Formats: sequence, structure tokens, C-alpha cells
Amino acid sequence: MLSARELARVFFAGESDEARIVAADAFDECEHLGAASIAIGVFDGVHRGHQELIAALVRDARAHGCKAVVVTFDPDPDVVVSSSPAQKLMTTADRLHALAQTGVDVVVAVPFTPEVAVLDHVGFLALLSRVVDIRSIRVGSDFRLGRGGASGVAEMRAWGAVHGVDVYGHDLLCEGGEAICATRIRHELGQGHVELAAELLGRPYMVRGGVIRGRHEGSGMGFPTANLQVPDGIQVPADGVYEGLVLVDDTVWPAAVNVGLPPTYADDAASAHLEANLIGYTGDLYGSSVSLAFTRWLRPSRLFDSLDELIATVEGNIEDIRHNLGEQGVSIRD
Ligand SMILES: Cc1cc2nc3c(=O)[nH]c(=O)nc-3n(C[C@H](O)[C@H](O)[C@H](O)COP(=O)(O)O)c2cc1C
Ligand SMILES: Nc1ncnc2c1ncn2[C@@H]1O[C@H](COP(=O)(O)OP(=O)(O)O)[C@@H](O)[C@H]1O
Repeated sequence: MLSARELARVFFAGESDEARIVAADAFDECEHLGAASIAIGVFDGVHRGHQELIAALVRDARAHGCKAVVVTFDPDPDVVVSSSPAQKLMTTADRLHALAQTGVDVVVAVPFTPEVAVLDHVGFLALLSRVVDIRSIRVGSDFRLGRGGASGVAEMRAWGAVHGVDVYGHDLLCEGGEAICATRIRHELGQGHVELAAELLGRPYMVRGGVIRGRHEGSGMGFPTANLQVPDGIQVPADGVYEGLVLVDDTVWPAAVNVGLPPTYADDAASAHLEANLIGYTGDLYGSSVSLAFTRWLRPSRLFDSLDELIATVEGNIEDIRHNLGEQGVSIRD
């Protein structure tokens, strides 16, 4: 099992080192924050590439003797401008929370309204100047802003030259010869490659959800499962069986996870689509909110001819996980 500190990081459950968050609904009333180096982006996933860019932002701020401010959007612009938005790696709340743990001073969420969507860099930077006195700007080298992506690094540099603001186009961090980006991570999750996704993210992929009632058959089979309802629009890894970690209150439990309609019970509408057996847990989870991190792909879900075979196979998976992650919960506050 990971250390308490690492587990807290997986679930963004740390309480220290948190930056101030100016949420989108507080943007209009936000007081002026003073001089700042800023980074602008959506930052879905807050993956290793984002983390590297933000570490460079913190250095920019130090060099300019001012605050480090991450500027992001709520909602994710893709949800507003695209007719078929991608599944997201994080809710906005988690995105802001994860950004607030990167060592910056402030995270500002700009409300992504239709009016903001049409602004080019000149209009957008004027809007931002209401809350910060911009000293430097750092964006990914492929960054685009405005209607049809009208403004990029070159346009922002030209603006910076006039206003005495340094503009840095940050080279995208690569892994395996390819840039790390949210689309790539979504693709890997869609293939069930949760270990590769974790390598790109810098931590295991995590979703949160409420525990709902299922067919109540798990307990009878010897492995009760918490059925999770993940918010709409949030990506879930490909159907299959995984090893995972589940956070309940302050405790992380090793877990055996099934994603997708169980093939053996596919015609039962009450079957769970995402369920986890928490190893070592006894109690009632109905109605509670839990977080689930995917640590290892185990096998595809399959159709079993007999119940005994299903139970023996799942018990084998649980045994494997118990061996790998232990057989009890670990507090993240230790
Ligand atoms: C680790 C794990 C692996 C599972 N693998 C399969 C599988 O391969 N095929 C299948 O039909 N169901 C599989 N299941 C789902 C079980 O059939 C399901 O937990 C059981 O039917 C209870 O459903 P309920 O929670 O809706 O009562 C798996 C469940 C778990 C927790
Ligand atoms: N170790 C455990 N792992 C998961 N859920 C557990 C565990 N122990 C008790 N539970 C409880 O049992 C419920 C699951 O029981 P189950 O028979 O599978 O019913 P359902 O079909 O409603 O999920 C969970 O929602 C939770 O409240």
C-alpha cells in the first residue's frame, strides 16, 4: 500500500499547501489580487505535463517577484463549444482542488460564458486584468483561445511585447515519444490501460460517486459490492475487472472492481455498472460518497456458465489484490 501522504494525494485529500480558489461564481466580485505570473489552461486531469508547466509558472513568479496564479475555466470550454464534448477526467471541483495543491498562490476559475467564448486574447487578457496585474504568461505551446482558436502563442507574444509582459509557450512534456495530453489519457483509459494512464497522470486515475442500491446479490455470493454512480460526463475506464483503492471518509481500502454491466446478468436492468468490493470493510455504504482510484487491470469481464465459477473467479481476484495491497483499510491522516 502507498503511504498515507501518497494516498491523500491520489484522492486530492490533502489539507495543507492549498492555494486560494476563486470559483467562477466569485469571479465578478473578486478583489484585485495584485501582480502575478499566470498560466492559462483547462488542465483537465492535472497530469504530469500540466504539473511541469505549473512548476515553471511558480519559477516565473519567483523571478518576477509576484504571485503564481493559475487561470482556468468553469465549465470546461469543450462542454460549451463542442456539439459532442469529450468525457472529462475530472469534475470542475476536483480540477480546481487538484490545481490548488500544485504550489501556486491562487487558482482563478473564469466563468466560461458565451461572451467569454468569443473573446480573442486581447479581450480575454483585458478581462483578466480586472483581477491581476499580469507580469508573465505561460501557456502550452499548442494553446488556442477565442472563436475558432483565433489566438495562440504568437499573437499573445505580440501583445506581450507591447505591454511589457513575458509570454512563454511551454513545450509539451512527452512520454514514449508522444506528448502527454488529456485526450491521450482518455484514450488509454478507454482501452483499460489504467497503469499507463497513471504514469501519464502522475497518480492513479480517480473517480467519485454516490453508493446506490443494486440487486443485493453480492452479499449472498460472499463479496458485497458498493455500486457507484459517477457524475455524467466523467470518464470511466473500459469495461473489465480492476484492482483499485477506495476512499471512505478518511480511510482507504484495497478494492476489487467491476466496470460495465456484468455479462452474466446483462439483462437485469438493476445490475451495477461500476461496483467495488472493499477488502476488509464491514458496514453500510448506501448513500455515502466514495472515491475510487484504478491501480491495475486484471481481466475482461466474462460470461460465466455457473454461479460457482463466477464466485471462485472473483474470490481469486480478491485474493490477488489482498496479496498486492493488503487486507485492511489505511488512514490517510496517519
Ligand atoms: C471483482 C469483480 C469481478 C467481477 N467479474 C464479473 C465477471 O467477470 N462476469 C460477471 O458476469 N460478473 C462479474 N462481477 C459482477 C458480479 O456478478 C456482481 O458483483 C454480482 O452479480 C452482484 O451484483 P449486485 O451488486 O448488483 O447485487 C464481478 C464483480 C466483482 C466485484
Ligand atoms: N466489504 C464491502 N465492500 C462493499 N460493500 C460493502 C462491504 N461490506 C458491506 N458493504 C455494504 O453492502 C452493500 C452491497 O451489498 P450487495 O449485496 O452487493 O448489494 P447491492 O446489490 O445493493 O450492491 C454496499 O453498498 C455496502 O453498503
